[in-house]
Amino acid sequence: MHRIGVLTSGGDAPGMNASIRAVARTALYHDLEVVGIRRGYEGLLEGDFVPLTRSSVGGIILHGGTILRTARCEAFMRPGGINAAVSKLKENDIDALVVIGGDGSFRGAKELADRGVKVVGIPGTIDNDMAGTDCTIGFDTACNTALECISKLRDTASSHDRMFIVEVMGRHAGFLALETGVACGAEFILVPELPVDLKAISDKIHYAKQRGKTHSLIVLSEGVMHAAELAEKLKGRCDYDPRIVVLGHLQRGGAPSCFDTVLASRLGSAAIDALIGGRSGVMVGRVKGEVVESPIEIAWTDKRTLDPDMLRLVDMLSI
Ligand SMILES: Nc1ncnc2c1ncn2[C@@H]1O[C@H](COP(=O)(O)OP(=O)(O)O)[C@@H](O)[C@H]1O
Ligand SMILES: O=P(O)(O)OC[C@H]1O[C@](O)(COP(=O)(O)O)[C@@H](O)[C@@H]1O
Ligand SMILES: [Mg+2]
Repeated sequence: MHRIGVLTSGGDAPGMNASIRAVARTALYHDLEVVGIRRGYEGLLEGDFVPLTRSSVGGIILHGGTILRTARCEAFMRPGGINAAVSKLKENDIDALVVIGGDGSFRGAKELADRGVKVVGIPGTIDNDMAGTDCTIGFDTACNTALECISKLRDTASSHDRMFIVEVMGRHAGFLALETGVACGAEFILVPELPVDLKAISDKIHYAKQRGKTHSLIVLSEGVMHAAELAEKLKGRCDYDPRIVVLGHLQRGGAPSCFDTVLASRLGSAAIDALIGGRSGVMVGRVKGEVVESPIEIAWTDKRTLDPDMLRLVDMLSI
């Protein structure tokens, strides 16, 4: 093995650049050549490659986004596309590939591994919806970004005696909503994993008002419904005229937190260690503080569940 490719795929996540840097620098340290593949699987199919050197990954460690850019690639979802990607790697003498991305990107990586390509996955998504790691790269930063925004909303909510419904990302998973909801002291956190009980929400808001609480905050995961829809459903059921805020792609940007930068650096380096050690079809992750390797498919075959203690905490602390 002398030439390694690295790409970022799916939604960008803060920390991806730190991860690219760690992959490149660790590989270069071991005298391996590194090729950056732009725009994920799309760029792989098009041969959109750029050599990565010690200096070309300099100064990026604390930058949000991804210098390699990213994409969602329809063509790669079909066997023809995957086979074409295998040929492209061979034609360009790329002996192994590091895929930085979420569960979808890992499914693609597994397809390549099944066709004999040496592949290692690094979990990078703000959704934290992957097993094999306690935290995906970008999750911590996205939570902090959401928290910063919600803290501003709290000021105006309390000044105006208002209810705010804040919609956060997370696709089909409620991890982002639960973490930020607990951190901002939301009255309610609505996640796709649990049914929505409109009566319980309106009753709780009603009793809170009776006890003198003058504002209310609901953190809603996008996988449940749109904030506007929830606001419509709650109108007439409670004594507020709810205001809605959709945080959207704001949560994906910005400089990575210290936690994400360290995580990305450790996992980037571990991915190269795995390849040098002859392992393929694996993902690297951080479990209970330790860097571990697992079969890549664990990311979606094992189901992550929301921590019931966190859910209880929301109920208990928001009385
Ligand atoms: N089942 C699959 N087989 C092959 N490639 C896939 C598969 N699922 C996703 N991909 C590839 O990975 C890309 C990113 O996946 P996506 O789910 O959008 O983001 P993420 O990797 O962040 O979860 C897709 O656009 C597609 O190119
Ligand atoms: O940027 P897009 O294509 O609108 O995608 C939005 C989705 O991407 C995410 O931000 C990240 O998801 P992935 O990591 O799976 O790509 C989701 O939370 C959100 O639902
Ligand atoms: Mg995903």
